[in-house]
Amino acid sequence: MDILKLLSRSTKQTTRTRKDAPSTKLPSAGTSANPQLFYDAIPEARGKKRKRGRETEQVQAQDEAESNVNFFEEKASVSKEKKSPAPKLATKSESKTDIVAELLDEGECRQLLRSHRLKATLLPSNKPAKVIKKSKKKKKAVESTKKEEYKQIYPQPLVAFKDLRSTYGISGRMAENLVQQGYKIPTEVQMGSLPLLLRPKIALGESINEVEDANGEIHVDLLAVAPTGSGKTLAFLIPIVDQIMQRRRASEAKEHVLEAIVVAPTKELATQIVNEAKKLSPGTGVKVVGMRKGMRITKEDDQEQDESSGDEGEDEEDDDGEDAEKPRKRTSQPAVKADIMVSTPGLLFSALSTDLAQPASLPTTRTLVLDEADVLLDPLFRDQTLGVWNSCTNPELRVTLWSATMGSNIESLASSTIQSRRSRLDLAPTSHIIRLVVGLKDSAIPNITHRLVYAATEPGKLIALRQLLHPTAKSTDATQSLRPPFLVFTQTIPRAVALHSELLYDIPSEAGGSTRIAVLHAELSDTARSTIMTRFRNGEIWILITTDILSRGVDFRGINGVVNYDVPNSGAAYIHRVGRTGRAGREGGVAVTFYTKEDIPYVKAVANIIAASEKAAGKGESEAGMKRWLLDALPTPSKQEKKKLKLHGVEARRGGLGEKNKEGNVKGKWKSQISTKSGYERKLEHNRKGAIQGSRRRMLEAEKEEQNGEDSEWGGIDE
Ligand SMILES: Nc1ncnc2c1ncn2[C@@H]1O[C@H](COP(=O)(O)OP(=O)(O)OP(=O)(O)O)[C@@H](O)[C@H]1O
Repeated sequence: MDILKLLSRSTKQTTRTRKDAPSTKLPSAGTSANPQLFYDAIPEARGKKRKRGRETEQVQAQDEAESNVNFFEEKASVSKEKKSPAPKLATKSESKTDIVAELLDEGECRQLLRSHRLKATLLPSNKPAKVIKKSKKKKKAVESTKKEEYKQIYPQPLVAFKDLRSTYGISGRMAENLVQQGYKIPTEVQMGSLPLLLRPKIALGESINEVEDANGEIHVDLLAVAPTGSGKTLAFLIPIVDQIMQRRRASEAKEHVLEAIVVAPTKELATQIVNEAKKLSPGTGVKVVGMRKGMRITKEDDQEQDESSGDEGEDEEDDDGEDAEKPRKRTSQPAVKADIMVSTPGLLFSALSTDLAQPASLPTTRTLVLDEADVLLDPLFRDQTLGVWNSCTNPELRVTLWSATMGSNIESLASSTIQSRRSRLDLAPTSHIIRLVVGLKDSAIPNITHRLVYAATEPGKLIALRQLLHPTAKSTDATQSLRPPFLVFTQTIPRAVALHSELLYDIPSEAGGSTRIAVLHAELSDTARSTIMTRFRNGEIWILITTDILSRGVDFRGINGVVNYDVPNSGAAYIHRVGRTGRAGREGGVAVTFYTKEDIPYVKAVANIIAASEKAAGKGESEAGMKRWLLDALPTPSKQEKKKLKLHGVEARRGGLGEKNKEGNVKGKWKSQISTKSGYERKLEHNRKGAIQGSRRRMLEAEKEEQNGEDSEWGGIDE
């Protein structure tokens, strides 16, 4: 079997959980009526009438949410058009005990959780996670111990946002803000996590043997794995704002105390989280700040600053000889007053460690959120993230970890860090670690179309991308073309830059020309990055070429597609990149992945993810877009190859333009260069240039010789 022939038959598939959705609908057309990805029918219980009231509520909310808006439209304007009456808000005097909890029985909880493909598991919290040994004999015994320690539980799910107020007691003000933002139906991850984080005691009921703290509360640390674009940000922000308001109410204190820290891997994501938190907190008195270079955050510094009050902006003088030797940069400005701080791990950790022998502690921080936790705990960011985590010394610290992908190694690391921190601080084991998984763990969203396209060579990819931009055949099928706005991912910064210059003039000037296309990468200044982000969000930029810097967390609501110009470095990278489209249940997003001959050894991970996503969406063998023959034909990379790929990307594209040989020359440069010209054309051009240069050189040499000859004649005249 000729593998190249087989591979050149590109695959095309459409996966959708909702059959009623029209295929031509695009994400840029507006919000989805229902942000949920999974809602399997609940079977009628035999001999028992089902309570339908709660489901009807969801359907009503869905009807209200139906609207047609344009790409990148703000959610607030949706709510303006079809604003439903605000929920009856409680007065300030209402206490937690006035709230009448409306709870489901265990059977109903099970059914609802299953129908939304939500699985909650109680992890072993007091013993270190067991490592499964490779020895065959021991394996069975260890595995059975493991099973005993992991317990599936059925906590109360959140059926409608209004229950946040009526059952889980969030403030009236925050409930109003949620209505203002147009949130009506909770997504699966919000259904599963909000009750657990807001009122664990109510949510868990009889599910676990409660270990209460002195205040009669129980604590939950959460590991949430939910699809991209499924609303994880809101799921971790609501409990934070609620917690801060509760504390304020209880202590009647008005000052801002750094109560919550959210860590995210990129500046773009951190800024986005700050904006989301700001939308949630008007009128609540909660202050959210995005960490910037040079900001001071610790109390110790604050005190130093208070002592020198009035000297703001001036360097402090220190009498202590020892201390005087240390640079005291952080004291040049006051510690920032905030309730919630959002930061990248590096920025926060260096703010905690600057000029100190060991990182400063954060005793007031009660919630630590790791967004995109798997990448934050990856070796790249691990030390900084754990450094921040270990600085949080409050005994009541609750840690929540969120991502669309989370390997078992990350889960073990998170559990052991929670446990070791507890034993280090000598804390009583009052906390439960719960893992919440939505849908199939580590899979791509089912509501988008995946295309895996064999482009054979580098120039082939450029031609294929241009075909997506300017389809020749008239077609309304979204899989034949790609309507802007869309994102294009490359493996390296030089490749992103090169692709940008290649495509710069592909958009006609009548449509905005080169202003419609931009490149964003880590080597640009912060200002340039944020300007590009704003212009893309506003719809001024249509095609944004980037690296994996934008692959995680960033929410462009109405983008129609993602192009993996270069194959992603891992299955997880594919899931996150393609998850930039199809956000909040939007239909019609397209994910196109080009691969060349060099990529064949690595493309199986992507093919498997597409197949799994399709299966989860309920596609049978006959409807399958990812064909069996392709899966069988693709080679399976070894563990070592996978590791190498994850760390360095495809070898041929390393360093941007090709692999360097021992002499430092770029080997196979042309093979991986981004250009429409074929290798043959480039060779001809090279030969032509060489011939021209050669003839110039020869002419110069001839002239020189002639001159020398003339000189020699002249030599005679000199006498
Ligand atoms: N209940 C909801 N109803 C409608 N839209 C929602 C709801 N919850 C969140 N959204 C919207 O869904 C979009 C995606 O949310 P968010 O960015 O939090 O996703 P995420 O799960 O963090 O994705 P990723 O894994 O890519 O980081 C946002 O535009 C958000 O406003």
